[in-house]
Amino acid sequence: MSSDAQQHALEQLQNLRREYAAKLPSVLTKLEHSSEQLNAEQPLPLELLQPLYQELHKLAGSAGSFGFAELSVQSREKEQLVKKWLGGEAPTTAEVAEFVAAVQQLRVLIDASAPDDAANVLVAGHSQAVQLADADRHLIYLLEDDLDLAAELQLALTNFGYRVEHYVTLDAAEAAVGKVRPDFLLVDVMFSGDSRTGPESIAALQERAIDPLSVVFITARDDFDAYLAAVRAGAVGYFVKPLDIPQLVNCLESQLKLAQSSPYRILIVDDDVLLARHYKVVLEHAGMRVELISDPREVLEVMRDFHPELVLLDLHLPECRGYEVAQLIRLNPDWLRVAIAYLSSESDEQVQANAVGYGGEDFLTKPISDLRLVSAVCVRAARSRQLSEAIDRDSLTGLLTHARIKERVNIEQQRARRLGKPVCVAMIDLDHFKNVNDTYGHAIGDRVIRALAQLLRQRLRQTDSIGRYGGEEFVVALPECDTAAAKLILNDLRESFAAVTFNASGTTFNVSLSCGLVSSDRCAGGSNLLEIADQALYRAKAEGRNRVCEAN
Ligand SMILES: Nc1nc2c(ncn2[C@@H]2O[C@H](COP(=O)(O)OP(=O)(O)OP(=O)(O)O)[C@@H](O)[C@H]2O)c(=O)[nH]1
Repeated sequence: MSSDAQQHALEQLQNLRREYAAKLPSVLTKLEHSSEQLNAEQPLPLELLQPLYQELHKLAGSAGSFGFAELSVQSREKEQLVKKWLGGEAPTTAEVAEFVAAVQQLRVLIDASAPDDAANVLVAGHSQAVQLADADRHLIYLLEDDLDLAAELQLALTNFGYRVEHYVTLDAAEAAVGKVRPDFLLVDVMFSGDSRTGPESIAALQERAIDPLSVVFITARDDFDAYLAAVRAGAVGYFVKPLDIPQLVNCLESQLKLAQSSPYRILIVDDDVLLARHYKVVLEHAGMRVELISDPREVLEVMRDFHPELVLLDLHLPECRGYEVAQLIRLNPDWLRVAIAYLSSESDEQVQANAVGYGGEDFLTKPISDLRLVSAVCVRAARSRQLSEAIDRDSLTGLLTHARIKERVNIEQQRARRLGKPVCVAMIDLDHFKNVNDTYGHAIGDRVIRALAQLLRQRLRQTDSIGRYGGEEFVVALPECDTAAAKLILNDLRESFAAVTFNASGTTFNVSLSCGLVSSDRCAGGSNLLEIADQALYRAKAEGRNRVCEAN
């Protein structure tokens, strides 16, 4: 996050804290008033104790988050006392008087807190970088003094959709880094002699860089000391020659996926609006998207529109309980994968355990520090996303499963009709793939399938959908794309894939693909685009394979 954004978030938090501090005297006046009434009557009536308990409960939860730590602790103590009285334990007159006096002392604790006290510190470093939105091709600086190997690597990586700039010396590469930062620095590391491309030089380069570079080592060494040197130079990948290009691309892709993942979507349901806004600022500062609602009646609409990955639920809400909202969410099978955690001041373990039994998975107790909030939310949202991807994604390739890509094609077809812009659907199949399996084994066959998946991901747009339709069959949907453009893209893909060289059993081989293509604007409204694309694919196979055929 830039320092401007950091400053903006800090200012937002300070404003919220000031707003909260300004409200506190009236909150305490109300509390004092409620507690003074206790003197008048014995035994204590429930209608007096209940609101008093709620006010203290809320104060204990929110004060800590706004930097009034002692006020939070003291309110919690008083809350527990009132809870005992609510449970039937009768206090003596002296105890009640002591309680009333203690409540009046709470006001002193407001002034005792320094203005804008940084009890909660904004958390840096947890932000999920959302970057590269407009970069079509990721940039690699290749530092390689063997010109033949460099040319080979440059071609192979270009085929996978990367932009590769070649440098022969570290100085030249470093000068380029100073001008445009690459996504990766791929270095053929020399371990012997006083080489300028030894691991120490790379480590020194990392020291000089403002942010660590994503360095990938290429080397002939395959021993502990060499790996250790790579770790110390901050390498994110390590590849021993001869290079397995699909594996190298796999590593680059995983790194990019980490850096590019979209922000986690968090829904907060809490009627304490100021506190919820504080959480929102903190989580947004950490790179997440946050929606707030204070009225649980809005939950269904927000679930449908916002698709949260994690719901943070207060337990005590107007009209209903947090666990009822959790159960309500769980009634919809589409939301089973959404994680639900309670974020409440409730400290009674039994109440917490019961709430967790009803739909939610977890309990976070207010007050919660910003650091803990961000880490707790990150972990839970990441788990929810992982689970969701495991359900929707094919385990070998990470592409959409058969069911999901069919669904996507339908959605895109309807969208195309609505917008009046065509969607192209392509069915892609590897040629003579049985031969690959029979000759090199199933594991190598799997590697070929993964390589095609990587290439598709690299070359197609974020808005395109890609799925593994069957064993060696893939489907892609290209929205807002006409047949001519789709044909160009797919032919380019076909050529690139045919140029990828696989290593197995000491030999190298290449695999081609065939593709059937259909555009929604060439078919009647309700046509089955997948069936038509499949017929076109059949023709591509019949006409000799390694080609793209349009539907008739
Ligand atoms: N390695 C591997 N092979 C698979 C997978 N799924 C399907 N296959 C294999 O893919 C091959 C498909 O063979 P065929 O349908 O005969 O087609 P082909 O050999 O590609 O021939 P054409 O499509 O006519 O060019 C079979 O050998 C399957 O076992 C998989 O997940 N991994």
